[in-house]
Amino acid sequence: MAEGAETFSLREVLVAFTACVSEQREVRVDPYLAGWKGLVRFLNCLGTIFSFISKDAVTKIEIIENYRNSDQRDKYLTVQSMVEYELANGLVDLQKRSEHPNSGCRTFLRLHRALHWLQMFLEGLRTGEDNSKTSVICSETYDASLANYHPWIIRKAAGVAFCVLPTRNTFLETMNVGTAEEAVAMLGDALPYICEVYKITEELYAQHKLLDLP
Ligand SMILES: CCCCCCCC/C=C\CCCCCCCC(=O)N[C@@H](COP(=O)(O)O)[C@H](O)/C=C/CCCCCCCCCCCCC
Repeated sequence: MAEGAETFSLREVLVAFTACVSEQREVRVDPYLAGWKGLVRFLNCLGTIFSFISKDAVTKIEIIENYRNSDQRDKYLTVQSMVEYELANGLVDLQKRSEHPNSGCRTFLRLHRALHWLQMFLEGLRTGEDNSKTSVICSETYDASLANYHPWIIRKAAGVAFCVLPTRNTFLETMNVGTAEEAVAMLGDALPYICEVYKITEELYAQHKLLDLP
């Protein structure tokens, strides 16, 4: 594990995702991005072999952060308000990437797909045997989710990177929440919130036919 692992806290990441859903069942953008930023910090601790993944995630986080820092920041408070605003103002490329290559809707969709992988990966970690291989959990869940949207070269590079992941228990112990068992318990508490964020976003995107944005 590279230097910096001590700055990662699984608790902080999970707390961010638990704060995402509002009382109106809307998905708040700021805690969603905070959750991803925490995950990227963790990814950076795993070594430079993961840099191409963290750079892409950071690029996408920054695109949405820029909307949150713009004059239109209020329109990007929740995923619901973002979708409504961008669609109503023709700010989303629906067929082909052209005038609005980095719309909030398109960019958020990429993170949303990655959240599906995360949800399955954390569940795999939570329910895995003590010394099962994180690399296997990671590649199986990646193949069942995100890989469907990635070209061959990215899938190959990701597969190579996964090989360096430590065993499940070592991985869990680097999350700075105590023993592997304590990390598992925390994952069990937090996963329903992550699933809820995923489900609400998936329904919203399906309702507006946005699940295949180019
Ligand atoms: C709670 C602690 C344990 C979990 C630790 C997980 C740490 C994961 C941190 C970040 C995950 C990165 C999310 C990557 C977002 C990828 C978005 C995407 O799909 N981008 C592609 C499409 O974008 P456009 O071209 O359409 O703009 C892009 O082509 C991708 C490029 C990079 C490769 C992405 C591979 C993703 C593999 C995800 C597994 C991460 C491995 C983590 C190991 C624990």
